[in-house]
This record gives sequence, C-alpha cells and structure tokens, in this order.
Amino acid sequence: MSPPFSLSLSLSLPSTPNFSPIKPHAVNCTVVSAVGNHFLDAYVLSESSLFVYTNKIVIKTCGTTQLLKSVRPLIHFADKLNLMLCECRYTRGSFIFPKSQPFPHTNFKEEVIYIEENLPNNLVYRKAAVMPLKNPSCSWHVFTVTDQNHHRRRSLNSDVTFEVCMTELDRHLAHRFFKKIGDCKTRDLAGKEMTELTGIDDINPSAFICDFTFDPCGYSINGIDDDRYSTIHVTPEDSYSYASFECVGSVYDDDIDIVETLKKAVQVFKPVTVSISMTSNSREVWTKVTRAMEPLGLKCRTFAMDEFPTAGSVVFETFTATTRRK
Ligand SMILES: C[S@@+](CC[C@H](N)C(=O)[O-])C[C@H]1O[C@@H](n2cnc3c(N)ncnc32)[C@H](O)[C@@H]1O
Repeated sequence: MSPPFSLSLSLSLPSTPNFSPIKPHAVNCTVVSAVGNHFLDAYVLSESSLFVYTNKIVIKTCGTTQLLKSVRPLIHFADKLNLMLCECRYTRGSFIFPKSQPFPHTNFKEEVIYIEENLPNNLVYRKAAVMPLKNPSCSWHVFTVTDQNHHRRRSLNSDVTFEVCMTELDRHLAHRFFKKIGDCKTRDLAGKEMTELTGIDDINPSAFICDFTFDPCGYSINGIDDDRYSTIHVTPEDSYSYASFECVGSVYDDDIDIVETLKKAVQVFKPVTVSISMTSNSREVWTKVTRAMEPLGLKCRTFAMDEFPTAGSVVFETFTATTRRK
C-alpha cells in the first residue's frame, strides 16, 4: 500500500497591481530562494511560500496566482513517488480585489468544485464552510477533504496553525520594507538587514531563516525550527499595504509561547485590521489570542468557530485598531 500524504493549500489576500513579473508556470509563481533541514524543505516563492515534508506539502500563494492549478501536478508527482493522497485542505480569506482573480478562483463554490474534480476518488469525506457566513467581505473559507482511514482520526498532537492577514500597516513601519534608493546590496544582504531592522529576527530567534527582498519593495521570509515552519510576506505599498504571517506551534509550548510569537509578529506591522485563523485540537487557544491582542490596541470584531474532519477546530477572528493609526 502507498504511504499517505497530505496537501494543504492556502491563498493569501491581495492582488498586487503595477508589476508584471516573469511567471512561467501553471500556478504563476516561481521559486526565488530555498533552505532545508532534516524535517522539511522551505521555498520562498515570488508569491509566498512552499513547504515540503516527506508526508505533507503546504503551499501558500497570493495575488493573481492560480494556486489550485497546482493540485493536479502535485498529485501526479506524488503518485510517481508511490504516495497516496489521504487529506487535502484549502483555506483563504475574502478577496480584496475579487474581480482581478483568474480562474479557478472565481468564487468559493467554484473553487471547491475545481478541487473536487481534480482529487482522486479515495477522498470521500468533504466539508466546506465560510466563516462567518453573514460577512462575505471579511470571512474565512475552509475546505477539507479526507479519505476513509483518516476522517475519524482526530490527531492527538497539540499543533496549532495560525494564518494571519494584516492590512493598513503602520506607514512608517511598512516603509522599512522598501529598498533605499541607490542601494546596491545583494538580495541576501538586503534581506538580512531588513530582518534585523524590523525586529523580525526576534519573533523566533531559534528559527533557521531564509529572507528575500523584492525590488523596489516587498519582503518574504521563511523560518524553520525543527519540524515547524513560519513565514511572513510583506506588500508595503501605501494604498494596499498588507502582510501575512503563518506559523505552526504547540499550544503547550512554554519556551516559545506561540501566542507571544503571534504578538511579536503583529507588532512588527501595527496594522489597522488583523484577521487570525487558528486550526488546532484545542478550543482554548483563541481565548489566549483574543486577550493577547487587547494590549496591542486591537479589538475583536467578529468571531466564528467550526469543526472539520481531521483538521480539528478552526476559529476565525477579526480585529481592528481601537485608535486610528497614522
Ligand atoms: C512579498 S511579494 C509576494 C508576497 C505576497 N504579497 C503575499 O502576501 O504572500 C509582494 C511584494 O513584492 C513586490 N514585488 C516586486 N517584484 C515582485 C515580483 N516579481 N513578484 C512578486 N512581488 C514582487 C510587490 O510590489 C509587493 O510589494
């Protein structure tokens, strides 16, 4: 029997206008940098990140990429390695520029149909939900699908995955993600400098990182810490500034408290709006998160919770700044 593997896809929010990078492949993004350790390989993409484990692939893209077009080739290559897909998860926020999204990202229903059409027949247990349903301009979309052997299995581990979207970043802080005029540093050096200047290096000091600066602005970083990954992507342009942060941690970790990590990441940007999705087996973690955002001047505006086969509980909260930032 083939060993099982799982596929996790997430689409980040904005489409970034005003540039036309060379994007030769089906999904419309390319690998720009890579690191690896004993547990996983982490790739920075021109539009976000890709993490490859022996039994799992996590791919995150944004803008006008066609993320879901990766499903068929990934399954094809997994099959060549004699791996059998046992679980697939797709998540995304609401599109900021829905009309700019190319097929198959036309609407959530169509996206689910597209994924289903491209999945093997063994994945029979499906659930799709929009959270909260009543607020389509600011909601979290989750689709999970699993095979017979996995759908009842509630993972016993304490992992929690945070997917954070931040908009209207503090202008002064966002401008630190622009290259200085006349700066001829190599991308590696410029990336290292941005990582230190912005305090991103302090989010998880034990992570092995891979940072990348774009020209004339924009920044991406992947961090790997044993079997866990974290990633940040920054679009600092004033009129549509945006940053995403995603990480995996444990609800029981004391040494690297996952909620502290989350707080540090939000403080790097001091955004006006933040949405946080938490996927875990713990129903308690969201209370810690809500409490942690208050001292940062962020008030919880919406809350939604749902259960998904194998994924566990998904909690989605949105926050806005209580005082308008400059
Ligand atoms: C960090 S990159 C891609 C990450 C994506 N926005 C996300 O949130 O996942 C986006 C930023 O890089 C800049 N950029 C410059 N050249 C780019 C390229 N060739 N491809 C993608 N982004 C580029 C954009 O203007 C934007 O500020």
